[in-house]
Amino acid sequence: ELYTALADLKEVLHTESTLINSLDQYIQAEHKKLELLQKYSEIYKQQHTEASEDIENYIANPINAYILIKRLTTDWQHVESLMNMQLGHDYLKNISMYREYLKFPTDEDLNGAAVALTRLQDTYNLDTSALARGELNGIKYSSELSAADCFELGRQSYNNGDFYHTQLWMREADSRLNSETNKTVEKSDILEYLAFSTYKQGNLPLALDLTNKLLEIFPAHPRALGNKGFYEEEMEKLNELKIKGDDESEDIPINDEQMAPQVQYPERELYEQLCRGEVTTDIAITSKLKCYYTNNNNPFLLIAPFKVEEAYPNPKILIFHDVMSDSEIDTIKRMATPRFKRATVQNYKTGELETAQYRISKSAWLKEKEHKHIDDVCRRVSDITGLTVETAEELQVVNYGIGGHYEPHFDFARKEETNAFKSLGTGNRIATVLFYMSDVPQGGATVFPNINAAIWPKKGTAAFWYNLHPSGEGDFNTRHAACPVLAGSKWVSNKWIHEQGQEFRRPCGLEQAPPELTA
Ligand SMILES: O=C(O)CCC(=O)C(=O)O
Ligand SMILES: [Fe+2]
Repeated sequence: ELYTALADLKEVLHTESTLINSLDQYIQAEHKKLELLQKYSEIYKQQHTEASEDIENYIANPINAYILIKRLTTDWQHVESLMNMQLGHDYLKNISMYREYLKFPTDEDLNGAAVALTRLQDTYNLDTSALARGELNGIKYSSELSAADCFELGRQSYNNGDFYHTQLWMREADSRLNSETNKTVEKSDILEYLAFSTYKQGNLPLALDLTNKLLEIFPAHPRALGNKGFYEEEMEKLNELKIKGDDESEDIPINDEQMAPQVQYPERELYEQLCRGEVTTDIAITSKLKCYYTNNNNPFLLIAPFKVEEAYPNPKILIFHDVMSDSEIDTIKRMATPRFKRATVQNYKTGELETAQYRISKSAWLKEKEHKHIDDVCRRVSDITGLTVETAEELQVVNYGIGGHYEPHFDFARKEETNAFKSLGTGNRIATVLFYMSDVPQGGATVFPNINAAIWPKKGTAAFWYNLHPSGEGDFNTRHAACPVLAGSKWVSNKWIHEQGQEFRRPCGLEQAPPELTA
């Protein structure tokens, strides 16, 4: 699962350079072999021409007779064995050896990367052609996609049963193919996928039209012939219904090919708008927010107080600036990278940890005692929040890869999730401190869809909020999500603070408002 974190993709580049070397060496070896064969061929031609000039005399000479026979026996065997030499084998053997210790992406990675691209396309309303030109939101980042690259994206979508994106990418493949001089894919292959996905999306006449185009190229294409018959029958049925004057036939959905996939739930729409920055916190709310310095009544912090920015009033979300240094960040990244595992989520019923499409990132846990920098950071969490970190979870380090994201969720356990955090025995996650360990050039905001709030990552800052009301009840307005990363690599770390031990730091009760972090 290399696609889930950018840290792992670096190793894939190393694998690629090894492969390029092997390929070059193999090509050189093949060249040498062909040069040798070329030499043999020239010698043969020269001697043959000589013989042909005076055949009678040539073969009458016993030496010539001997040479001719030798040429076509031992010498020729040499030629044949050269022709038969499978140089590729040795190089392939080397490559399969590399597979044991170099990182190779799998088909699953390819599918994951394709799904991630289509997710970005949806979340950020990206135009398919612009994406194919290597542009993200108007900024050109990467090389262009060939018709074959687009075709592969369509094929991956097709295999996932996602016919909407199959159509988009097959169309793009077709339009790219038209301007390619060295064609990278067959038009008929594109048409086949395009026709079937168009049918699946409910546009029968267009599906038939595309199948007819395919038959113009390959009149005997067996699947196309079968499908044509099927589509025509279906069309006839539709027409009969229409003739009968059946009103319902008018409602048969013929989807516009550009129609977006069904919005699964309204929260999703809002989540995506927040990610795109189209929806922002109401000005009536933001105008009352302040920035200030605080030492949290901690005498040790008098000299270097924290810079605090209020991001939202209720639930109170605070942003602390410059609370993690570059060298601390380097240490944390370095220690986490070799331990990265695909991030898991807790199964709501069983309490078991499992991977899910809605959370795509790699994460690792670091203990305070492992390095002074980690200890310092955890102590700072206590200074920032005024809460004890004795009962907190270890520091969770997260790296998001291409399109990496975490859909809307709560950090705290709901009442029905009786198994969550049981083994820790320190109660629920009372508060979250989320450190941003990188800037993110595009995308990757942390958004709160219930309250229209968004926090944009800034290296060295940390966001802090209480997940629980003072009563211990979960605050449902803390529901939040990590938007897909559109460009760059996003690094964060979470420190989840638990209830136990906070009794005198944040007294519980039914009415009390959260203690203010005093200015
Ligand atoms: O990465 C982010 O912006 C948020 C991460 C998050 O919510 C989590 O890990 O629980
Ligand atoms: Fe979270």
